[in-house]
Amino acid sequence: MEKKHKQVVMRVSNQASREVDGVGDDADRAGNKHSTQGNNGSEKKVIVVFVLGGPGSGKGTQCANIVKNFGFTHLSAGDLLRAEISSGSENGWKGKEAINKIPKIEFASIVFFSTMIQNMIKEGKIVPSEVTVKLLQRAMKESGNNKFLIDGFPRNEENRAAFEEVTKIVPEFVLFFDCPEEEMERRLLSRNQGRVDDNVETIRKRFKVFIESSIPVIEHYGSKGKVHKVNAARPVEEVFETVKEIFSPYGANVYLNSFQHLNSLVRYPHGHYLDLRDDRSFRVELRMSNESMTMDHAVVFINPTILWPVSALIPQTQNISLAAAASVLCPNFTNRCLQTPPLFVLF
Ligand SMILES: Nc1ncnc2c1ncn2[C@@H]1O[C@H](COP(=O)(O)OP(=O)(O)O)[C@@H](O)[C@H]1O
Ligand SMILES: Nc1ccn([C@@H]2O[C@H](COP(=O)(O)OP(=O)(O)O)[C@@H](O)[C@H]2O)c(=O)n1
Repeated sequence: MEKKHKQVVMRVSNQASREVDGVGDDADRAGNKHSTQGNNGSEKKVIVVFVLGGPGSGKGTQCANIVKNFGFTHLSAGDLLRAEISSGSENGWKGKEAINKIPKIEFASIVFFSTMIQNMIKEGKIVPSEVTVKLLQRAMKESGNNKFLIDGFPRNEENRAAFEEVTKIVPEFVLFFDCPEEEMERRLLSRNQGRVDDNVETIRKRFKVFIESSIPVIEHYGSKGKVHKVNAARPVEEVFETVKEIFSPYGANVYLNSFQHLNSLVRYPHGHYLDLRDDRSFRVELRMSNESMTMDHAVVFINPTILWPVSALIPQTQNISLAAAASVLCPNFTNRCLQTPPLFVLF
């Protein structure tokens, strides 16, 4: 499977899945009728940000930074389509025994769809919305999160209308990475991810499709005052400085210098960072701000009476960031802590 970025591994608990399935009716700031429900009965608004820009403008790169800093789930339409191609071919080529287990019609449609998607990507064409919207909707449900960056979508008017029609979600805003073609072409030719479409011929076709089909979508949202245009022809860090300002109202992380501060935050929860489930449990993501740490994206259950294992794992000098999203399991650690039932849960 071709992957642009190391994906954040999501742990989807039954609880989390139920939350995203629980679509409510509260209209919100973005006009959405879509929300999720926490187990304390509070409605959680679903926030969708569409991330658009030409191929190679740096959408995926910046999304990875937004995820780390603001607790969004990154859904790349292109990555989901590529994953669908590989799962289709896995289903198709696991051998005769596996093939025989798949009903004929289903098997034919799996092979048909993955071949169709593959061919369209090779040609730089836009895959029918029916496929892409279904993949996005499924990934949103499975994530357990309520804040999404939808990268590379909607690519055309059909994508846009289908998404709004099926999900009833209106995006909070559109993040548009503006970059000259020469720069995008240079970046794509040195991306080196073995993608079938990162060759001069397909890149030019993708630029054409972007101008003809995607720019009108950006203009559509622009006319509603929903577009944040970012000059993407700058170094990654500089682009991210601008992006950070745009996202600051959406749950900037809290940086803590010691575990004591974490403790006080838990006692005095801030809406964005700590999600009060009942009087004994909280759900937050605990992440090291230092990317090189192996504890990055750990799911941690902490009992205040056994705080020492946590402080042993997290050097006091490290900054710790908290965001309202679930992530990877850290099994040894959780087993150890769960020997005593947790008073609250850092999740
Ligand atoms: N601001 C930047 N300056 C230089 N190179 C960048 C920048 N942003 C991303 N890149 C590189 O350009 C390539 C394309 O970036 P990527 O994030 O995959 O773009 P997109 O998702 O828009 O297609 C990658 O190899 C990435 O490392
Ligand atoms: N909404 C989308 C997004 C991607 N795609 C397909 O996936 C390809 C790669 O998209 P991508 O977003 O991963 O990559 P970039 O072209 O932005 O680098 C596109 O050229 C389309 O063929 C699509 O059909 N519909």
